[in-house]
Amino acid sequence: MRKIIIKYKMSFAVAILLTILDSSLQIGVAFFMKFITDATISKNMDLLFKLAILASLFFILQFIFYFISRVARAKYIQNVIGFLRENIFEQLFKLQINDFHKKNSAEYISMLSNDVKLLEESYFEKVLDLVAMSSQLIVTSLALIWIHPFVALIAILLNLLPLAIPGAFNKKMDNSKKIYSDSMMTYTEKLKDYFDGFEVIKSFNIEKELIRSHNISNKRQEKNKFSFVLIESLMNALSFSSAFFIMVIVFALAAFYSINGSVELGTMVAVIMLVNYLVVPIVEISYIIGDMNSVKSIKNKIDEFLNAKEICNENNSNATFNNSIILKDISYSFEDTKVLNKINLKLEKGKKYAIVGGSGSGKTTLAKLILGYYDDYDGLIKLDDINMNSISDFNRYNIMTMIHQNVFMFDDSIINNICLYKKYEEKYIEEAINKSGLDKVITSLLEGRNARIIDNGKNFSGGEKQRFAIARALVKKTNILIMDEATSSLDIETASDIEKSILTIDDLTAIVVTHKLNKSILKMYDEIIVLDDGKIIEAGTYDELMDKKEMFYALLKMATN
Ligand SMILES: Nc1ncnc2c1ncn2[C@@H]1O[C@H](COP(=O)(O)OP(=O)(O)OP(=O)(O)O)[C@@H](O)[C@H]1O
Repeated sequence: MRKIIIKYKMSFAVAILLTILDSSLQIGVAFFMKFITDATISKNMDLLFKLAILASLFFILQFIFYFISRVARAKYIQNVIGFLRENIFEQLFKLQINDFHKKNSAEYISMLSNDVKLLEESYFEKVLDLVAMSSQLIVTSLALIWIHPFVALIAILLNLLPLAIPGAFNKKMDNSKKIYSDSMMTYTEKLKDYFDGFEVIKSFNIEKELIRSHNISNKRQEKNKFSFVLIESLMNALSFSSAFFIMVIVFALAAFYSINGSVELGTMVAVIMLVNYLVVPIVEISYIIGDMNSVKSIKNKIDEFLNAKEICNENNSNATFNNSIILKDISYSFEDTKVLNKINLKLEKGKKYAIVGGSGSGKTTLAKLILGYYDDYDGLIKLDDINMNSISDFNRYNIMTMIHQNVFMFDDSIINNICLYKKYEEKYIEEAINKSGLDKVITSLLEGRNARIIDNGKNFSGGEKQRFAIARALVKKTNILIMDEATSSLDIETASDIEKSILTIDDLTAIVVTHKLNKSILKMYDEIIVLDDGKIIEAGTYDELMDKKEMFYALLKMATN
């Protein structure tokens, strides 16, 4: 967070300077009151007239400073909050895919919205308030010392009391604000679930249950907010009443000196006003400290996230793919469950590989490991002679592309959903559109390539979306293409046509996870890898495996019967 303040040090300095000037000017009012009272008592009309003119100029100046200081402050807040959000967002995209999925995406949404808002209100704005109030406190104390050192000393000593109050509530405020922030996060998570699952909720008639669950979560959030406000109110009430107590004592002291004639009435008026200016910042400072303490854990959480170097794979590698990918004794577990066991595999450049096996045998996990989704495996994966773990994400995704079963579509034009905001030569775009079978889809649309895709492609069928995913991968022209049930939503004929056109691309290394055991397609693969319970139990060409009459043979027989 300090980094962010430093980044905008100039705008911070300007905001602080103007805030100090604005708050210091306010004490001028006390002196005007003193001089006006003195002029009234001495019936000096001339002085009264001069003071009125001076006061008008003073108030114009104060108006200008107040306005400029507010603008400078708003500008500073706009800069730091914008920069903080950009930093969090950038850091999110430095996460590896696997690390990103360790948390519910609503947690990130909550961090970018709720937590940033809490920090804006209770940290960044409060830093400026703290400076403003402290400067007002210092200037007022100096003015009081100048007017009456003894009254000033008593007032300053008594004012230490409200300042000690936030310290007593430190831990409680921090805990309750953390609980409040967590409940806001849970609420955001639930909202995301309800909206994503809208169709399921409606079609299973579970609206009532969901509304009940929503209301419980909503009430919990409000209850946690109330608990926080309760502690905050208690702290603020203590600060406020102790300030009132101080005010009364100092007024009484000033009145005593005025009655015994050792100070003039004008001075007494100035002291009363100055004590007010002293007490307000004291109370405010104790509120501000309490408020800033309350977001300490949120601030630490964001600081930790922004500084977490180990989750970022920023090494600038420059690997290329010329020979093979080698997997040596690869084992992988999700928590305590072993999903892949001692996998040894060589995938050569330009060859086509099919990964087949029963449901849950580990096909997708193997494909994701090759893609570098997970880096916490046992064994070694090498791309040519380079350890896969030392290759940056950016470098790796320039070499390989994966097409998943579920396709995400952006709210944008068809062409932007194919090229994904990059520039490609027209002939490559045309080729990708044709090979993926998207040409028929595009020509059927009035606006062609410029037709708009809305709400994650709800105006397209599952099969059409898969064609988009294939076109995206083809236009990117990476050396390695990994497909995970990428044609599962397409009819057999279209799926076969697309798969055939991919399997005939010469230089492409294709690794295809498939359930569709189609003889004519399977014959096109250089090697079929059969997985069972996380182990490779056989591998070879279609003919070799059929001759062996083992697992692959059995799977094929089952699929064709
Ligand atoms: N993110 C995950 N967390 C925990 N377990 C997982 C995760 N992903 C997969 N698994 C488990 O790992 C095992 C292998 O899953 P995987 O998706 O690799 O199998 P698969 O052969 O591709 O299955 P299918 O053909 O049904 O898609 C399964 O038992 C699955 O439950």
